[in-house]
Amino acid sequence: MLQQLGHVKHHSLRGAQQAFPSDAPARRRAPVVAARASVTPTEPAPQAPQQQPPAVLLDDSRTQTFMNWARGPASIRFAGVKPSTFAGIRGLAASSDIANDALIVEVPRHSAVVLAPKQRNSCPGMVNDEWWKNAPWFAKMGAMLLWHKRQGSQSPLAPWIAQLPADTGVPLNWSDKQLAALQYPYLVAQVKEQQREWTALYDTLRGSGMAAGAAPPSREEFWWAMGVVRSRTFSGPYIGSTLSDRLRLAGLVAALVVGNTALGLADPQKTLSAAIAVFLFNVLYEVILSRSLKQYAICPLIDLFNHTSAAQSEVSYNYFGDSYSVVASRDFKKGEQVFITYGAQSNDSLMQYYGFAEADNPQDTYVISDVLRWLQGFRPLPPGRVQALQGSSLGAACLSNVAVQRAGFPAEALQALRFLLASDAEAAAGVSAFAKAGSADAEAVLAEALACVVTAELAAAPTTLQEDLAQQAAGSGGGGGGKKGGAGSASAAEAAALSFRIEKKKVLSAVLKNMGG
Ligand SMILES: C[S@@+](CC[C@H](N)C(=O)[O-])C[C@H]1O[C@@H](n2cnc3c(N)ncnc32)[C@H](O)[C@@H]1O
Repeated sequence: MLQQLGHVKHHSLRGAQQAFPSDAPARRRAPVVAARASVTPTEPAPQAPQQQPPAVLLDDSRTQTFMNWARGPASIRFAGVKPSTFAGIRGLAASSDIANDALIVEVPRHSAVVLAPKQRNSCPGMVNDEWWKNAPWFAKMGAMLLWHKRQGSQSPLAPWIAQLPADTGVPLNWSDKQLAALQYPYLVAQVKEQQREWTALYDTLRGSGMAAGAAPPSREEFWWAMGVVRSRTFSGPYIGSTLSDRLRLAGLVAALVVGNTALGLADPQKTLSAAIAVFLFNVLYEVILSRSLKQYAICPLIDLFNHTSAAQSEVSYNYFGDSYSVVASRDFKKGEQVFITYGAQSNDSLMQYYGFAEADNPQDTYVISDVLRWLQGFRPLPPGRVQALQGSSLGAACLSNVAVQRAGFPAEALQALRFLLASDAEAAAGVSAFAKAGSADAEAVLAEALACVVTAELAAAPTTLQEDLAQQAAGSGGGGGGKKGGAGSASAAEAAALSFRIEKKKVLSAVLKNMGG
């Protein structure tokens, strides 16, 4: 068993989706449940631990070559885990009992694909500097992956590249029919936007981004590389220099002090003070810088850990070792799957960027695209009221793309709805008067309206939760997010869409239940 790293400087890295607020434009505010008469949040019922499928050890030649590379040239330290499949999904199984706090995997930075701020063109001869300067982080890392792929067996990462999934199974590559099976307009719109963005990224690369004489990749190759990047990258604060860089700087400063003093060129006391000041400034500057700058890393072997919200283990950067590591956050029994967390993510981002939905994900939300549409079905709104909301500080946009959690609706949406449902006399006080719960009667009307909105959203789906569960139990479309037919196959997409829409409907059903419905 490897030693725990002890008191090293750890910087947690998160699944890279989290780093980009633009990936989560839905309105997410502290949720408030409107119950029938009172407005009391209800805790979701605790979930029973899920039965895990048994581990099937992977010992094909590609995996063996990869593991030999990992423990040999890549200098990856690992103990107690082996690549395995669980109901067809590859992950890491405990190959012996693992104790809480044990270091499980440690990947030196030189064996990872890393993107640091202002990193210079890392695909020489493949893309030009202008493209590199302007491309987003995931396109740069995708290009780095393709660059390594083009080196073939010459790439130091070849055995890792060879065992990457051929298809990430994300909805980006699905047909319109497969997307429709998500039964969720919000994610379909996000995926369509992503398709437009990635098409434009490809066109730019092909049109003006390649280095002179380099052949462009196909669109499929480029999308594959960016898909791999988005489903395997962790991001975290960037520390400008490694410990060895810092020691080199200290050595240089010390040599200058000693040299200047020995040659009688400067007053020793003043030179020493200046040297200390320079050194401290450098350290402080980097500490401050590290708070605002991000690094991105894909770490071979660490990228085989699957995600669960229940896990505590994260990927950390260890400054002293200049490495990335994962430490066990609980005891594991031999044969158990070892999960980590990719950070707090809803099923929307898990599905869009990783191609799966987590059952009973506590971070899950349901984004109702158009609350106003359903509210009109509850009762006609007083004339001019929507316009009044539009002209208010809240605006009517707070009722578009409303992210509802199991615990209820966001406070802003509740405020807008109270205003819309109020009598003319009450509404004359303006929107700001509706931030807090009103009378018991007014809150009861609000709860009824919310139930109507949620029920209408559920009814708009082509199938009910019960029908979906029955379909899943019958095995058509697979079960529990499993990937029958391999990631990327039509049946895998169908199974993923089915498990996703089940989870979405579970969120809305929980909202209704928490409201006493
Ligand atoms: C970082 S990789 C993990 C290793 C991956 N399973 C593999 O075979 O290479 C992330 C991908 O693993 C899969 N994955 C991770 N956690 C999962 C989970 N809880 N359920 C199903 N698939 C999961 C998804 O396909 C995701 O895109």
